[in-house]
Formats: sequence, structure tokens, C-alpha cells
Amino acid sequence: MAVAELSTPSFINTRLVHPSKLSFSTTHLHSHRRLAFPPLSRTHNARISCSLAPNQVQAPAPAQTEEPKNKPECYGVFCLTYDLKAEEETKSWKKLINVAVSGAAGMISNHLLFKLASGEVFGADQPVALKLLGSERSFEALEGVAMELEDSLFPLLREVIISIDPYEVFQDVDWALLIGAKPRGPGMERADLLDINGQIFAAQGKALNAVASRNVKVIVVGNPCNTNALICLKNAPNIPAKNFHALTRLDENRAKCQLALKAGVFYDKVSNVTIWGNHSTTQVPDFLNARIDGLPVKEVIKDHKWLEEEFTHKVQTRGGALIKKWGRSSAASTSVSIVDAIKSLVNPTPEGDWFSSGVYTTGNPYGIAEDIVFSMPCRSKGDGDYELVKDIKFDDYLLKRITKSEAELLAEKRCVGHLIGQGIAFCDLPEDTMLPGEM
Ligand SMILES: NC(=O)C1=CN([C@@H]2O[C@H](COP(=O)(O)OP(=O)(O)OC[C@H]3O[C@@H](n4cnc5c(N)ncnc54)[C@H](OP(=O)(O)O)[C@@H]3O)[C@@H](O)[C@H]2O)C=CC1
Ligand SMILES: O=C([O-])CC(=O)C(=O)O
Repeated sequence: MAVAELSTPSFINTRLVHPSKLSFSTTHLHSHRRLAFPPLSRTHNARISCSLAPNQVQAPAPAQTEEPKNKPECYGVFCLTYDLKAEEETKSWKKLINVAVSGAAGMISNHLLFKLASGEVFGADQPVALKLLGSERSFEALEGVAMELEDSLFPLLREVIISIDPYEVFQDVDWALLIGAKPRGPGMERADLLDINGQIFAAQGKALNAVASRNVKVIVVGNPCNTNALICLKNAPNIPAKNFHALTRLDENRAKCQLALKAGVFYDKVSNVTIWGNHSTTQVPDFLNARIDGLPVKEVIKDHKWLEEEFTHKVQTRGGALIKKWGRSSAASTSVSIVDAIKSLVNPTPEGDWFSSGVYTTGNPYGIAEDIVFSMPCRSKGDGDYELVKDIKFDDYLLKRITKSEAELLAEKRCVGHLIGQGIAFCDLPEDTMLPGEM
């Protein structure tokens, strides 16, 4: 049996031994101990214990013994132990947080993971553990991702595990970024997509409910993301519904860019942009409440016909326009928008401004149907939570558009009744229901 000798708990002083070359010995992590690693297995992942407890962990998770039966599997250099308290420059760092990413071998993740590990998302004093969820099919690609993370030498990246089991990946997670989903293929009905992807998010909701931190924040990216988020939260009744988000931040960013272009200003001058509704072509980019340089958009952009027609359509179909150019859907800008969405929750929202997120509608002050996930304007104190913005103006144009997106989401919800404990599915989707990328 090959065994790695670790003479110190510090990360930088340990010897690197690749786990695939070693077999299991012990998981006790103290200085001056013998440590070896299990061979890579596709069903069981190893998470190495460390001297830091994850933040906010209250989940009634299966008891973690020192040698759990299904010991999760760490990856390569991340199997080496460390002790943040032992190094001068890391003593002041915060407690490790656990971040799960599904679809981790996909295009969006390929951009996102490196941002998460670099410190640009959670801060330069926030060590992270990345827990990557893939599938049997993509397991080798997932190993490739983990190898690239190893080679990037990120000081803040203290643990990486790869797995195809959501119950292992979601154990004690503080954030779950749910990206993995099946794209709609040629000839596939939207109802089929809702069902196929809905099954994934129902299973992941159940796993989060069982093993994640009770305070986990969940951002659903995989499409159709609003209804997937609804399915996920319905299958996780022990986690507050408020903690679930569907990503509409990319749409907000796209809207800001178009307004800036038309007004001839740089996009940092555009604020208070809400995307209402579904992440689909019925989404409503709100120019009534948006501001440019502090002024109402309609005072700066006098061409109101452009706002109602061209601007709205451009934002709704930006994903499709990009696919036509690239031959694949937005990945880099989506990952940037996921970073923006997280940062908006962990930093106080600038005075007077807000951000868009697809959130649970129950108790909303706008009269939008309850019990769906709808993009609305939010503000955060920076504690991971948010409040809906109250002082919002509506006019007939805005209300009519919002109603259309609301009707679409209610129809999507009827299609997934079987996945949310609401009886038999009945699918009567509007003809023109499309993802942004389907135009
Ligand atoms: N909300 C938003 O603003 C946006 C959302 N999206 C959506 O994000 C999702 C991911 O996009 P992207 O990263 O570009 O896509 P990729 O195809 O590159 O990656 C998708 C990942 O999803 C996983 N996946 C595919 N089918 C299944 C399945 N049946 N069960 C579980 N996992 C599955 C794949 O994992 P594996 O290889 O392991 O099977 C793959 O790694 C898509 O649904 C896309 O529509 C995209 C852009 C914007
Ligand atoms: O439709 C897609 O898969 C891509 C998408 O969501 C977008 O670009 O907004």
C-alpha cells in the first residue's frame, strides 16, 4: 500500500501524491500522521476533513464519522491537508464555504469555476470548497476540469470534489449553482424539456433538502430556469423558498447594454433595470422604472417606440442572436452574470438601486400570481437574503407584458404538476413560448 507521509498540516509543506496512485489508509488529520488516498471511484467521492467547519451548517446531515462508509472523493492536490490557522497570511481568512456546481463539465461552468476559485466572487479572504456535480458520461471531462483547477494554484481553493451523486455533492453546501440541464434538441417539444429537466431539478431539490445547509442559497441556471427553480424548491420543503433563485441577471445585463448603446453613455450610467417574469421571450425589460445617469430612461431616450418594440425584442431574443453568431449559447457572459447575481446577495445593494432575480412570488407586493418563480426587483443588505423593492411604477404597457409572462409561467407550472406535488400534469403552453436562445 502506498502511503503519503505528511509532516505538517500546512498546505504548502505537504507532499503532493496523486490519489489514483494510492490506496486508502486513514482519514485522521493531525500533524505528523500517515495519510493515503482512495482510488478514484465514480460513485463515491471523498471530501477531506479540514480544520475549518463550513459556514452556516445546520443541516441534519448524515453523521460525518472520521471514516464515513461512503467517503467522498477529493481530487488530486486537494486531497492534501492544510491548516489555515498555521499560516500567517491565512489566519485572518473567513471560514471555508462549500459551493456546489452542477453541469460542472459544461461551457458555463468552464468560465465560472475559475472565477469562484480566484476570490473575485466571495472575496480575497474567503476560502472555498468546490463540489462539482457531473454525470457518468462526462466524468472524464470533470476530471479534466479538476486538473485545470489544480494547475491554477488558487490560494483560496482548499477543496475540490467531483461526483455524480447529488447527495454527496450537496452535503453541507452553502451555495448550490445548478447549471446542468439538457438543452432542447431538434424536434423536442417544450413540454418534453420541462419534464426531462424537471426530473433533474426534482431530484436535486430532494438531495438539497436532505443534506445541504439549511441556509443554502440556490441559483438555478439550467433552462427553463424559472420552472426548474420552482420544482427544486417544492422538492426541498425544509429549505426556505426564499433561498431559491432563477438566473435572470444575464437578461438585466443585456438590457443595460442596449439602453447604454441607445443613450450613448457607458453602461455604468444605467441603473434600476428590472427584468420581470420568465427567462424566455416573454420576459419584460422594464424601461419605465430604469434610470440613466439618475434620470428616468424615457426622459433620456425620447424614442419611446424604440423602447417598446426594438429594445424589448432585442433583449428578449439576445440569446438567440448570439447563438446564430457563435453556434452555441452564451457561456462567458452567463458566468459573469452568475457572479453578479451572487455578489448582489453578498454585498449591500447600492443606495437607490436594485437587481433582478427570479424569486418565489408568494407575498409579493405587485399582485403577481402566488406560487411561481418570477423575476422581480430585489435589494440585499449583503447577508445573502433579499427584499422586494416596493416603490415601483406600473403603466398599462408594463402590466400587459407582465401578465403575458405570468400566464406563460402558470402554464409551465401546470405542465410540471406531477413534479411539484400538484397532481397530474396538464400541458397547454402558449404557442410562442421560447427560451431566449431558441429564436
Ligand atoms: N438562465 C440563463 O440566463 C441561462 C441559462 N442557460 C442554460 O444553462 C444550461 C447549461 O448551459 P451550458 O453550460 O452552456 O451547457 P453545456 O451543454 O455546455 O453543459 C450542460 C451540462 O448539463 C449537463 N446535462 C446535460 N443533460 C443532463 C441531464 N439529462 N442531466 C443532468 N445533467 C445534464 C451536462 O452534463 P454532463 O455532460 O455531465 O451530462 C453538461 O455538463 C442550459 O440549460 C442553458 O439553456 C444558458 C445561458 C443563460
Ligand atoms: O436558450 C438558451 O439556452 C440560452 C439562454 O438562456 C440565453 O442565452 O439567455
